[in-house]
Amino acid sequence: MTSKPDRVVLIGVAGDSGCGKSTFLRRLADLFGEELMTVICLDDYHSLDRKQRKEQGVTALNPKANNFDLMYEQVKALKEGQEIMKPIYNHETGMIDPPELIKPSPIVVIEGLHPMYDERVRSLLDFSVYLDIDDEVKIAWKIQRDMAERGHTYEDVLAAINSRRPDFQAYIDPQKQYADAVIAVLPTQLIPDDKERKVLRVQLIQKDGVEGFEPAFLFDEGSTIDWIPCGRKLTCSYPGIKMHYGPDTYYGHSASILEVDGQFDRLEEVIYIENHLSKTSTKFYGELTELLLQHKEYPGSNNGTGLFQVLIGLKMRATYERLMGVQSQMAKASAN
Ligand SMILES: Nc1ncnc2c1ncn2[C@@H]1O[C@H](COP(=O)(O)OP(=O)(O)OP(=O)(O)O)[C@@H](O)[C@H]1O
Ligand SMILES: O=C(CO)[C@H](O)[C@H](O)COP(=O)(O)O
Repeated sequence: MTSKPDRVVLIGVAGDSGCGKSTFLRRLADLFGEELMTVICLDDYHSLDRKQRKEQGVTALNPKANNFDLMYEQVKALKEGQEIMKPIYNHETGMIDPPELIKPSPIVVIEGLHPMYDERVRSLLDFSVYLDIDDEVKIAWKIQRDMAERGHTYEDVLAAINSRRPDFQAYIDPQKQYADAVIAVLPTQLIPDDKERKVLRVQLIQKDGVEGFEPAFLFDEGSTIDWIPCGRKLTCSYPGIKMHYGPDTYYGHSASILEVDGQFDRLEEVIYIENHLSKTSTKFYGELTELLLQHKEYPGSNNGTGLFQVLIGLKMRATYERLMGVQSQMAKASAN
C-alpha cells in the first residue's frame, strides 16, 4: 500500500489471551483480503517488559504496564492516514524490540487486551467486538492449546489463568459494556454437568441504536423465539441444537441476543438456519454458510462461535462499506 487511504475504518477486537482473537482475525482477513487490512496487536504497547513486570509485581493486563498515551497518539495518527513507528513487544524474549514502520490501510484493526480500555482510543473505533469466554471454556481451550502446542502442564495453565483473574476482572472484562457486539461462549445447557466443554452455548449480543449497525434477527425482529431447528433439513446428533432470539438489556443498553446451543453435524446444512436469519448483511443467498464452509478447519466452525464470528465479520464489512460510501458522497457533495 503506497498511497494514503481516503478514509481509515478502525475496528476493535478485544478479549483475553487464548479467547479466539487470532481465529476471528483470520476470518476477517478472508473477508477483506490482507491488502485492505492492517492489524495492530496492542501487546506492542506494553511499556514494561517481562522482567520489569515481574520486578514490579504487575501483570500485562494492568494499565500500569501499558502506554495508553502512545497507543492513542498512534491509533489516531493511523486513523488520520498517517504512518507510525510502532513499538514491538517480543513474546519470545519478553523484551521490547526496536519500533517498526506501519502504513495505514483502509481498514485498521486493533486487537488485544485493551482496545476499549482508554476512553480516547475507544472513541476512535468505528466498530468493536468483545470475545467473552466463560472461565470453564477458557480453561479447556487453553489447556488444549498450551499443553499440546507449548509443552505446558495442566497445573501451569490453571495457575496462569488463576493469577491473571483479578486483573482480568478489573481491567479487561469491563470493556465488554462498550462493545457494539459481544460473542459470549458458555457451557452447554443441553448436557447436564458437561465437563468436556466440546459442545458450547454461544450468544451474540448486539447493541441496539448503534449508527449503521442493524442487528441480525431470527424469524421476527423484536419477538422472543425459541427454536429447535433439528429435523428434516438439519441433521442433529446428540445433544441436538437449540436456538434462541430475543430483546434484552446488556449493561443498561437495549440489545438483541441470538443464541445457538449445540453443534452442526453438516456445515452445508447451516444454510437452513441462514434462511431463517434476517439482516445478516450478506451480499448473496447463502454467503454466510459459504464463508463458514471455506474454512471448516478453523476452531469453532461447527458451532455458534464460527457462525457468529462470520456474522460479525459481515457487519464489519457493512460498516466499512457504509463509511466509505459516506466518504465518497461527501467528496462528491463538496466537489459540486
Ligand atoms: N471457537 C473455538 N472453539 C474451540 N476452540 C477454540 C475456539 N477458538 C479458539 N479455540 C482454541 O483456543 C486457542 C486460542 O485461540 P486463538 O489463537 O484464536 O486465540 P487468541 O485470543 O488469539 O490467543 P493469544 O492472544 O494467546 O494468541 C486455539 O488454539 C484453539 O485451541
Ligand atoms: O495476555 C497477553 C497478551 O496476549 C500476554 O500475556 C502479554 O502480552 C504478555 O506476554 P508474555 O506472556 O509473552 O510476556
